[in-house]
Amino acid sequence: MSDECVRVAVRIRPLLPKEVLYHHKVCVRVVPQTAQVMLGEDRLFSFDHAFGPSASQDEVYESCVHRLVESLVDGDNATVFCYGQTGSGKTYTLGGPLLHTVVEGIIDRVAQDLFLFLADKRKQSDGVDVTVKVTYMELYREELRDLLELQTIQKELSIREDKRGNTGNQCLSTFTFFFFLNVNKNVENIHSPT
Ligand SMILES: Nc1ncnc2c1ncn2[C@@H]1O[C@H](COP(=O)(O)OP(=O)(O)OP(=O)(O)O)[C@@H](O)[C@H]1O
Repeated sequence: MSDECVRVAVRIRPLLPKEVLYHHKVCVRVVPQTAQVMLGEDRLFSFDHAFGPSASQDEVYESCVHRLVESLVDGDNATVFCYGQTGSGKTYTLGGPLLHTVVEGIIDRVAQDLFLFLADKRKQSDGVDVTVKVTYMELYREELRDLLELQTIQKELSIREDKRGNTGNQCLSTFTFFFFLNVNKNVENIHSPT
């Protein structure tokens, strides 16, 4: 894992069919073999990664996120943050079959890899208990929504910092996955939404 705390990637999405229909023009391109993008004719911007319109979900995930999941299992914290104007491709990049695209995005791949890495850890060390908790929250126009609690989606939530400096919200619904490794038996998996 590199020592840099923050890495920035840019992804240029292809024109949408309706944009092609209305003769929209592409004004930004990745400079080949670099992590730079050229805006117009002469404005060059550098990033840690630059992906053009033909980049696959897999390429984006493997270059930017895979190693973070690996280090997460080793005890590091990691955040993946998508930023961009409306329609730029944040949901597509993050999402999976339920969110827009048939090709899995970052969230699905993180979930898959996380459990694969945890299974490896369990094989390596006896007597490990692991709990994975998942919350899903949207922050939109200063309003927070619990996306796992559809009945009360508008419920007022707030983000707080606890005494130890951990930031979160205690009221969010949580999916919890428990794993038990018994030294003498095979691994048992219990999946229990709470
Ligand atoms: N890399 C891509 N390849 C093909 N289509 C893409 C790509 N990125 C985005 N799209 C398409 O572009 C459209 C807009 O993308 P998306 O909804 O992900 O944008 P967004 O940034 O999440 O927008 P908003 O902020 O409004 O929710 C969608 O139809 C999506 O399928």
